[in-house]
Amino acid sequence: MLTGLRADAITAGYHPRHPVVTDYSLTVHPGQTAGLAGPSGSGKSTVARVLALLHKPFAGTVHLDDVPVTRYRGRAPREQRTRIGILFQQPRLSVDPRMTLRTAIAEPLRANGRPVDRVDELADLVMLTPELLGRRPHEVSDGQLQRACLARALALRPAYLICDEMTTMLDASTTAALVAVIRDYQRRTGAGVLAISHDTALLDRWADRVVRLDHRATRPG
Ligand SMILES: Nc1ncnc2c1ncn2[C@@H]1O[C@H](COP(=O)(O)OP(=O)(O)OP(=O)(O)O)[C@@H](O)[C@H]1O
Repeated sequence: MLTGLRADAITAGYHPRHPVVTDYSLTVHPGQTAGLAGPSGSGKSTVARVLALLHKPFAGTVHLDDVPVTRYRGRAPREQRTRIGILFQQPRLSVDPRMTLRTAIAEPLRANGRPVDRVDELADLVMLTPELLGRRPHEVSDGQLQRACLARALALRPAYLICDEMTTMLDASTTAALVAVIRDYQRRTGAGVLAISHDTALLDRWADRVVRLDHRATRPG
């Protein structure tokens, strides 16, 4: 049962003596979109990476549907890792430039021993034409590549989706199209979404509630 993806009093960063976030809690509820705003450098991406099980916090616990997470990155159990999808700001950094979009979308299916015949359905969902699927990242626009990243993130039908500045590189119409795809997925599956953005107007439209990550508020003193 989906009960939420929850960071409980996490302290995290890149040096234990200078954590980026201290004692920070945030819950992504099933079926809802939590917005996370905050100035540059306040730790939004760090929180995203902790919740995506990509970065181990110094203290505090992440709970995935009430199960405490004890291992992160490649050590996290596959069953937990595959329940969370993540989209990053720069699609070009997250797709192997040698892969066609079709191969990139199929990657999580292959890696998890699932049939790859869903690629066309996934491409259709994000409005990528069959012709674009045969191209490599340098032959498509940022928006088209981000569509492929969204298809890839949804391939394993994650219960939670983390969108870290997903729309920063995109124009307004591509942003609206991708948000609509995510909303539709959420309606069909009851997934919980964490939407991180500098753009508070976008978050106000997209999210059910918006929390701010303020640098000062997360540091002692
Ligand atoms: N790999 C890293 N190693 C060391 N410090 C890092 C690393 N990644 C981020 N930081 C630092 O951690 C702090 C928080 O960064 P983070 O990317 O989480 O913030 P953010 O709110 O997402 O910022 P932005 O809105 O600019 O993306 C910053 O001071 C940043 O320089």
